[in-house]
Amino acid sequence: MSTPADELRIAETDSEQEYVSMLYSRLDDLREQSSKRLSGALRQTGGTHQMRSERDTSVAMYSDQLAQYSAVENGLCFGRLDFHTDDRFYIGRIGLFDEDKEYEPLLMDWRAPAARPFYLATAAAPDGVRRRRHLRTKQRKVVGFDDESLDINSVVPGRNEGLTGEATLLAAVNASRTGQMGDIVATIQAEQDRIIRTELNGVVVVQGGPGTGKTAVALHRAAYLLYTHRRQLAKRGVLVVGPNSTFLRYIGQVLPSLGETGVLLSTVGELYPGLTATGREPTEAATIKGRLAMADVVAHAVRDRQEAPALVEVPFEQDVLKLDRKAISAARGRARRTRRPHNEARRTFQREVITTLANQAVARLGRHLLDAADVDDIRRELREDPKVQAAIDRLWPVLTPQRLLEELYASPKLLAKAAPKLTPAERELLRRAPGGEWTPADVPLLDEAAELLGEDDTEAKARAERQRRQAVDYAQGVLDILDLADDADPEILMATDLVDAYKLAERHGAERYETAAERAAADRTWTFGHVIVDEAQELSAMAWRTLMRRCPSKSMTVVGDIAQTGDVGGATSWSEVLSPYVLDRWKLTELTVNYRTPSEIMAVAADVLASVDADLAPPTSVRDSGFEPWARRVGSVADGLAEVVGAESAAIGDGKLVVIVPSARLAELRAVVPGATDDLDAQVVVLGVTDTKGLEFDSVLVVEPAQILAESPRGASDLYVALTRATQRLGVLHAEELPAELGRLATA
Ligand SMILES: Nc1ncnc2c1ncn2[C@@H]1O[C@H](COP(=O)(O)OP(=O)(O)OP(=O)(O)O)[C@@H](O)[C@H]1O
Repeated sequence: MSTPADELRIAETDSEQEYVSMLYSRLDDLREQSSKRLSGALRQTGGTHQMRSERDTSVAMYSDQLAQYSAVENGLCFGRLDFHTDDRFYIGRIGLFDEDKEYEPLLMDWRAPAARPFYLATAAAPDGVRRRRHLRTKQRKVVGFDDESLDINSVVPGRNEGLTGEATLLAAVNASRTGQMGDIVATIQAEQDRIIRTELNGVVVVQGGPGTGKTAVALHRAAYLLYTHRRQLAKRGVLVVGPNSTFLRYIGQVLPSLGETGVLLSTVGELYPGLTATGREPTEAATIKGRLAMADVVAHAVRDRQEAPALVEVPFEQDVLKLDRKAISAARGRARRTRRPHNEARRTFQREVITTLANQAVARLGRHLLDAADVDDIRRELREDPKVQAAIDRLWPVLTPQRLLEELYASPKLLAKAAPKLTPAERELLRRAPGGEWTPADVPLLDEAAELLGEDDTEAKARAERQRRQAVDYAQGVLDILDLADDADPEILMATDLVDAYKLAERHGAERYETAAERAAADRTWTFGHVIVDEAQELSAMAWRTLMRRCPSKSMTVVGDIAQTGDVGGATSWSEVLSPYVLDRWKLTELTVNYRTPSEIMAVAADVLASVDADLAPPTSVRDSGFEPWARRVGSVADGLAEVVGAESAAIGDGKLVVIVPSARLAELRAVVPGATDDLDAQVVVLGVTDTKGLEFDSVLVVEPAQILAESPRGASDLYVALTRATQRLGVLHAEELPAELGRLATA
């Protein structure tokens, strides 16, 4: 039997449904308008260059609008604020307005200043708010709501006193994981909101323990900045840098679900257009390549290619012309003094050499017999002579970054000359035969070399034109699909079809290039309006140099946790990383609450953290799971693993399980887990510890922690990362002795 309270709730839900349905019909109207406008723009053909360029701008704009309207379909409206004044606002993913009523707001964009009380208002500081309501929706249906009264008398003191929308928050953090990170727009907490809305300029460091929402905050900050500084940032784009491609796939859906597509997600290894740096190399080699001193090595390597041998003989017609060291050094000095990059300064070098050779030729022929035109002819012939060109190529070759590094790595002689400060053993680690694969640690060195060598931009210009055409083709594809769907049910139109168009384009390898971020991906010299670096503690000094070059304005958000640094070349303090670029002009912000890992697991992880550094404080868990983490000793982990995985995956139902293993044993242990892969969509994933950075799973099984500890000088940080990936359950399987730091685990 339903109580009056139940009936009231049903009536309230119905009334919310009415409002939410109205919002969706407004969204549908907007979609239709944009699609008509896009169609109109695409039908315009020919015209002047300016008209074509205006058409392209309109096409890009309407395509973007359509993509945004589709992206916000799920969870369009998620909240409501009731004020003491009887005013009421609905809060959602984008702003919607009533055109018939002087653009009165129907839905407030979560990023608008007026929406802030939804995240910040508390009973102690209600900011005029009487009640905060969180709406739960499934597709277009309202399935429930949670209310919070911001009345000072209703506060119950306790662990979670400071949380906003506690019921909705706990439901979100307890939900099963899907293998893809979701947005947190409905439940952003006050300490997170303050960071998200920090001003655009300057470097903001977000330091926080595992699960404190650093990644979530970084991505929502990108969406906030694009909304608030749209004109400035849409032009230059925003770059989000992550540690590896698994992580980028994991976070890839968050910004589109917030209606933002103009952001480039990349690893540092992907920042060099036209090159795939997927090669592997020993950690020691990558660590050497990451040192700042490598900038000098690359500079040295470039100068070493500007040779000045004792004598070069150049056969020319019936004669042999001579370039001695003095003449070569003089030409080289002139070219270097231009301070232009190597390939550009070559013109000066060439001119000087030709002048020296022409003077010799003229002197031998008899200067008095030649007029100015004859001398010009001699210069031209010298310039065009293959033997002269070969001599200049030897003395000052045209170099690509790839050629420079490849030849450097291949030659012990060149390496010894360019890197005198490295030990012979370190230089040996850099050795590589030509044609070897590029590794992520090579990318900052290639970038450095590209700066010093200078580039030929013809290819870049041709690429820009190809991209412009692709943008138009993409939009045409979208339109075709919309036209096809004209007679389909309007309720289910557009959203899915647009997503299909995108996927279709991807499948055919045709990329969309209409946003600044996408253009930026193809241009090494592109500079971004804002750069967000996630898991920033892992970056090497050389990687920082590359990133700083991409962001001359130094408008950056740097997100990470010094306690989780696993890379030997990574950071041990933020000031050490940043001071070479911005001195002490950066702002530290901190996150302190762990939304991912329940308190039972965090207690175990805290013991490991204490072994990393006794002064580091673990974040406070927002909840308990009621589940005790355990450890089980077996004769051989390879023999015992399949059974434990079977039991654990049965226990978590639809959830996700990760088996985290010592990196050296990845192939061996992955082979013994039936159906295991590294695909995050799978139910059971087996990963080496470094690949789990930034990810999370319902259940975590850590295998052989003693080996994880021993595998790297930062083994304790790696183990800390592994333990804190869990949202619900943790188990440890070991054959070797259990490390003392894990003594708290119950034996199973
Ligand atoms: N305000 C919030 N509301 C709901 N969920 C949240 C909130 N903040 C964080 N979370 C969730 O907590 C989990 C951890 O967040 P996130 O991955 O951003 O943490 P992190 O600090 O980057 O962790 P790590 O350093 O371990 O990579 C995610 O599932 C995220 O969605």
